[in-house]
Amino acid sequence: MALWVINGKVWNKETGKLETKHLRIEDKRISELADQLPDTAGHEVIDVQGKLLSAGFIDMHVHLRDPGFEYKEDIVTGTKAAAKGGFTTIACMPNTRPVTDTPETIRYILDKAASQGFVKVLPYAAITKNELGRELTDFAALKEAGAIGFTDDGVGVQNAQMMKDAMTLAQSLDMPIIAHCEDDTLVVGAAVTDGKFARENGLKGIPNESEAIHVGRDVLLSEATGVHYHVCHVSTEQSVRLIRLAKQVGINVTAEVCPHHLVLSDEDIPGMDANWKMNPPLRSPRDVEAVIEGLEDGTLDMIVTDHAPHSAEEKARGMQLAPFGITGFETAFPLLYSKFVATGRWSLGFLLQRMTTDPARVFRLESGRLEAGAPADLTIVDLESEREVDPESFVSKGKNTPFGGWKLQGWPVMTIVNGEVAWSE
Ligand SMILES: NC(=O)N[C@@H](CC(=O)O)C(=O)O
Ligand SMILES: [Zn+2]
Ligand SMILES: [Zn+2]
Repeated sequence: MALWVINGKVWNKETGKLETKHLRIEDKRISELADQLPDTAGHEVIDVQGKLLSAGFIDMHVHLRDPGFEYKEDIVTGTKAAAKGGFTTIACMPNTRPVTDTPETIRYILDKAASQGFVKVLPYAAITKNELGRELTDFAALKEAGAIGFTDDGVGVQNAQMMKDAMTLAQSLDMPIIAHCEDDTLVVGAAVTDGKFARENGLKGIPNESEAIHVGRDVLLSEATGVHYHVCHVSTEQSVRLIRLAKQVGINVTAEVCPHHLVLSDEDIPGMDANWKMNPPLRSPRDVEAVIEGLEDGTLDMIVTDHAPHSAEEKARGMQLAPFGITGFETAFPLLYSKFVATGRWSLGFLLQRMTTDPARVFRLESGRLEAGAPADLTIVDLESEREVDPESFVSKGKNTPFGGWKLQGWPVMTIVNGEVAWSE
């Protein structure tokens, strides 16, 4: 028996229009995309009634907090929140407890995700043991266990020789290095960007260079080693400029940007509220325009949420003391659809591409496309639906978002992973 998903509106790249398609799924894969309503007798049918039908969204930067910080999130709640946000594949960061720096922890994540998770989970492993920047992890063993790349996300790798050694080793294993770019000597004790909000509130600020200095260093190291180097959560004009230049001269660099850095600047921060605290911090309006343009011209390859849940108690410690990070899964698509597509700046196809085909291309994933033969990972979105963001309704344990109360349009209503409904409204 096959499953037919009928009456979906699918974006056609060539015509730039939505077209009605009917999709046949067999053995976890798409086996046919039909223009005419087929005879579905004897098959299971899901009628999506003219809603948007997209390849499942891919999020290459998320924090599931499992093992060790299950009070913030765990693999079950995190993957369910991802499914609710329309994501079918997510890549999780290693700043867990213990840090994901051994094959055992990689296997723990993969096993739990496979048995209890709602979406596909791809784990990253740490570059250095315990993310302390002192000693490289066992890259070969971690790759063997299923790690898809190496990163010390949460902190920057401070030592250039350590980063170069990591790149050389990763390159020899055909694995990417994913970098949280932050020079610690430039950010001591600051919670927000060095800008208007910091000045007005008498706070220390995190300068743009703290990020861009690492980007500049690392594209040179990538050129020297040939490794695929991927820049995390780009937030500054200077980083965009350096990545653009590096791509122009053929350096093997790719990059990502988060919804909040595309939509918010430090001038939007309403007060000393830690729901507006994340790393990198919200930058100036000029930086916001630069990352939007970087995404538009392909300097930045993809959108990721950097879903970073924390407990209400932790976030209540205030702007200076609360941990960095905001939840992202359950607002990402409607936020970007409302701010960029409904306003006419982007085509729907462009947004979908940066959330599906582009991450799949960069990380060589099988999914991310609606074609016969591709995995049956699908997202269905009601582009007309409009509602207010209610953090209390989040499936994620993390309710920490600056978007509470925002009226957004374009909510995912169903997510299908490997041909099975992972989440439905
Ligand atoms: N982005 C954040 O503000 N926080 C992340 C760490 C990170 O992505 O650097 C976290 O783990 O909470
Ligand atoms: Zn980071
Ligand atoms: Zn992160």
